[in-house]
Amino acid sequence: MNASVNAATESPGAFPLTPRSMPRVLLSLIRNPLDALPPQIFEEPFVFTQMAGKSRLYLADPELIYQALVRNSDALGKGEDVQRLLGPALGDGILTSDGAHWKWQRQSVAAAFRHEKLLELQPAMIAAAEHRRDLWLTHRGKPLDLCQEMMRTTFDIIVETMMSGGDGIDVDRVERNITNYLKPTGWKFALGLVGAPNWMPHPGKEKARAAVIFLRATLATVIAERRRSGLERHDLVSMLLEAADPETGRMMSDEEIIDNLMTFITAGHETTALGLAWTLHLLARHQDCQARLFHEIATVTEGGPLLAEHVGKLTYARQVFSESMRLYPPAPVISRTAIREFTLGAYRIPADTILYVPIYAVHRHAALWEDPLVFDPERFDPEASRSRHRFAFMPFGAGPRVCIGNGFAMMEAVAILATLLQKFRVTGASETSPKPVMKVTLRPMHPLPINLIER
Ligand code: HEM
Repeated sequence: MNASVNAATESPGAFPLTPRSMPRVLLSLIRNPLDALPPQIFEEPFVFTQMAGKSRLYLADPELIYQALVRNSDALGKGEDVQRLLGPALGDGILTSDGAHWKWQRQSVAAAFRHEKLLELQPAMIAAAEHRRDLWLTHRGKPLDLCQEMMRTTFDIIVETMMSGGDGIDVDRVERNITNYLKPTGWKFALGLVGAPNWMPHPGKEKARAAVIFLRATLATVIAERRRSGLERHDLVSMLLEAADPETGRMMSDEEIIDNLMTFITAGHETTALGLAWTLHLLARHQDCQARLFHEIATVTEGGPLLAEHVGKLTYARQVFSESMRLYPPAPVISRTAIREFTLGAYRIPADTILYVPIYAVHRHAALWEDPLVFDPERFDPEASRSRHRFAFMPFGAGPRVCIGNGFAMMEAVAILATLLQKFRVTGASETSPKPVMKVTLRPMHPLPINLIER
C-alpha cells in the first residue's frame, strides 16, 4: 500500500504553515501570490502543507506533474480556487468547467484551433502587428508602456480572428475593465485560503463586479447583433451559436456563449501580450540575442515584408519567446482539486487535496535548469530541448486541459516580434527586470519602459 501524504514531515522541505506564519502568508497572497509560494518548491520535487483545514500539494517534479495532470486527469477538477477567482467573470465556460460540460465546450471549438485553420489567421495577425508598427513610427521618442502596447495588439488580433472584428467593441473600456477585474485577485486568493465566504467584502470588489457587468453586457450585444444580422462568419461566435451537446442536442444558451467569449477574450490576449512584453524587455537587455533575431528575420524574409509563409521558419524567434516564457510564464500557477483519491508516485493523495503546479517555480527550478535565472534562448535549441523532460517547460499547462490556444499564441507571438523588429531595435530596459506580480497572469510590478530605435 502506498504511503498517504498526510503529514508535513513526509515531504521533502515541508512548508511550515503555522498560526504564527499565517498572517505573513496571507499578506503575501494579497500583495503577490508568487511571494506566498513555499520557497522550497524552487529546489524540491514537491512540498506538502496543510492550511485552513485543507491539504495542499505543490508539484515541481516534471514526472509527478505528468502523473497528476496527464495520467490522473480524471481524478482532478478545477476546484473552488478557480471558481472563486474566475467564476464571476467566466461562469461555467471552457476554462472553469469540468466533466461532460467542459468536454462538450472543448469539442465545440476545437476546429477553430486546428493547424490548417490557424494558418488562415496568420495574415490577420501580421496585419495587426503592422498596424502597431506603423503607430510606433509616429510615436518617435515618446515613452511606451510595453504591456499596454502588446495588450492592444493581441486584443485587436483576438477580436479580429475569433469575432470577425467584434462589431464595434470599445477596446479601451474592455481593457480597463479586464484590469479592474483582475486587480483584487490577491484578496480572493487570501480569503479563499482562510475559507472566507464569497460574499465577504474586500478592496476592489465593487469595481471588479462593475467590470463583469460591463464586459458581459458588451458581449451580449455582440451576440444579439450576430443573431439579428443572421450573418454566417465562420468564426468562434458562429461556432458557439451552432454548438449542440452531442448527448442531448441542446444548444448553448446566450449565458453559456458569453461565458466562452469572455474566456477566449481574456485568456486569449492577456497571456500572449504579457509574454511579448517580457520578451521585448529581455531583448532590450540582451542585444546579442536581438542581433541574431534581426539576422534570422532578414534571412527568412529576404529583406521583404513578413508574409504568412515566413512565420513557421522563424525558429530562433520561437526560441526567444519560449525562453522568455520560461522566466516569465504568463500563467504562473495552475491549480486542481482531487475529486477522488489517487496515487501519485509513492503517495496516496486523498480526495479534496488541492494541487498546485507553480509553473513559475518549475521553470526556475535548481534541479531542472542550469543557471536558471540566466536568459539563454539556446536552451530551446531542438537538441537541448530533446534532452529535457517534456514537462520541465510547460507554459501552456499539460494534459487534457492544456491551453487550446497554444499554437495560436506561438504563431501570433512570432508574427508580432518579427514585424516589430524588422523596423525597430529595442533598447533602454533597466539592468534588472522589474519584479513580476501574479494577478492570475504574470504582470510586471512596474511598467516596462523601452526605447525604440528605427532601423
Ligand atoms: C502565451 C500565451 C498563452 C499562455 C502562456 C497560456 C497558458 C494557458 C495555460 C497554462 C492553460 C491551462 C490552465 C490550467 O490547466 O488550469 C491555458 C488554458 C486555456 N487557454 Fe491559454 N495561454 C495562452 C494563450 C491562449 C490563447 C491565444 C487562447 C485563445 C485564443 C487561449 C485560450 C485558452 C483556453 C480556452 C484555455 C482553457 C482550456 C481548457 O480548459 O480546456 N490561451 N492557457
